Amino acid sequence: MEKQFRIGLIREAKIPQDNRVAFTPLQCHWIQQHYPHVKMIAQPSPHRCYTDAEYTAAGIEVADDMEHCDILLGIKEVPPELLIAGKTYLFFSHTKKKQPYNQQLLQTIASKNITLVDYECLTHSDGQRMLGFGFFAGVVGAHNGLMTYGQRTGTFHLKRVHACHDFQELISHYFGVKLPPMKIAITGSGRVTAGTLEIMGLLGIKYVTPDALLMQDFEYPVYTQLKAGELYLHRKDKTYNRLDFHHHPENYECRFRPFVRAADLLINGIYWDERMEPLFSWEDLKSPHFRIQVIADITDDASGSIPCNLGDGTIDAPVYGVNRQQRSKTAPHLAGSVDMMCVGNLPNELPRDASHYFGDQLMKYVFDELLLPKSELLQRATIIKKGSLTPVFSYLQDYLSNRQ
Ligand SMILES: NC(=O)c1ccc[n+]([C@@H]2O[C@H](COP(=O)([O-])OP(=O)(O)OC[C@H]3O[C@@H](n4cnc5c(N)ncnc54)[C@H](O)[C@@H]3O)[C@@H](O)[C@H]2O)c1
Repeated sequence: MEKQFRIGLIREAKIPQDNRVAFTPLQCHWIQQHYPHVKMIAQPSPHRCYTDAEYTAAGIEVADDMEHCDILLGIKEVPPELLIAGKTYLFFSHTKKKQPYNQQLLQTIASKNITLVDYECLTHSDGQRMLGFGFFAGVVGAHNGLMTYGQRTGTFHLKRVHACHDFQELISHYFGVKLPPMKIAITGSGRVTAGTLEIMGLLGIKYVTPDALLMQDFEYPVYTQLKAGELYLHRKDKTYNRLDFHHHPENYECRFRPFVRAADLLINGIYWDERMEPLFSWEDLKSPHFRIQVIADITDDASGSIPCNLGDGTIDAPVYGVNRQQRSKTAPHLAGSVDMMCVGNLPNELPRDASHYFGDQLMKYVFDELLLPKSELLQRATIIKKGSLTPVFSYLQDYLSNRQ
């Protein structure tokens, strides 16, 4: 008889506890049906968006003990004291950039002879990431941006995403919502932007070209999308080359400036690197011609692509104002201030759908590899194997041994 392969869904324990999970109850059920030698086990959790009872109802064992699992799947960093020695874990470790706050985590992983595969490092051969929660960050971020614009102008009302059971309920909430004429600039081209564009479609907001958004007025709400090639041009020859831009963004100038005078709402979802020129400056904010009233900064780096991102809001209080002259935080919706919607964990407002989407990607691209005795894909994403750094991640040696 084939050996049973046991996959554990661990309880999220990092504070504040995350409500997402790698596989939903129905996905676990599907796996057990299609892979009879695989058994899924969910560690009980009071915070997970799918309840223990939902796992049990789907025929999935709910058990505290994860010792007997071959592989453990989480979402966020596992608190070091909870790591089980010798196990193989998959989660977002946030260690590959030597993040100081996770140094002890990586050290514990090494000292406990653990194998760590980082979701973030699972990539297609062209370098594109396989897994991420960006799509639902885009959905929630765009919704929150519009909601804030409605609150600020008093022209329409959208309810909170987290008050909806799931995405389906959010969609039905859009029926009958009438938006005023408004011009929306959307930046980016990745998963976040795909989610943002989904909301534009669901609310019937019309696409117009970047030039049309700059030059024309409309009697109905419109948006335009600015991808990197439209936003950044080489300083010397005014061209855009994707690879060169990714390697040397400092050589490119940003072309967003005219849009600060044309758009009412900016939804920012670009990839950001410190070497890149921000979309606009504090000087632009001071100008009486600065038209943008609300910025949903989904990219969300403090003082990053959006200079007036003064740090994160929370799901409970996602919006703050920034006084355009004094560069200081204010209450939302004040004259003279721009409203900022900057939240770092947007997908947590729609955790059931975000988890489902994540599990879908995991199933499509990674699951079969987990069952192989050797997988090149997993090898490339393995930061630590049985306690030792793998060659790809050997640059983390000083971080691991405290020598930096
Ligand atoms: N606020 C939140 O809750 C939240 C959640 C998820 C993602 N995000 C952020 O949103 C941003 C976009 O995320 P995403 O999921 O759309 O990313 P993605 O990986 O799906 O897409 C990134 C896009 O940037 C391009 N890109 C890749 N490497 C690049 C480089 N070195 N320089 C310039 N461009 C590059 C890619 O071609 C792709 O089109 C990221 O900064 C991410 O951290 C925020």
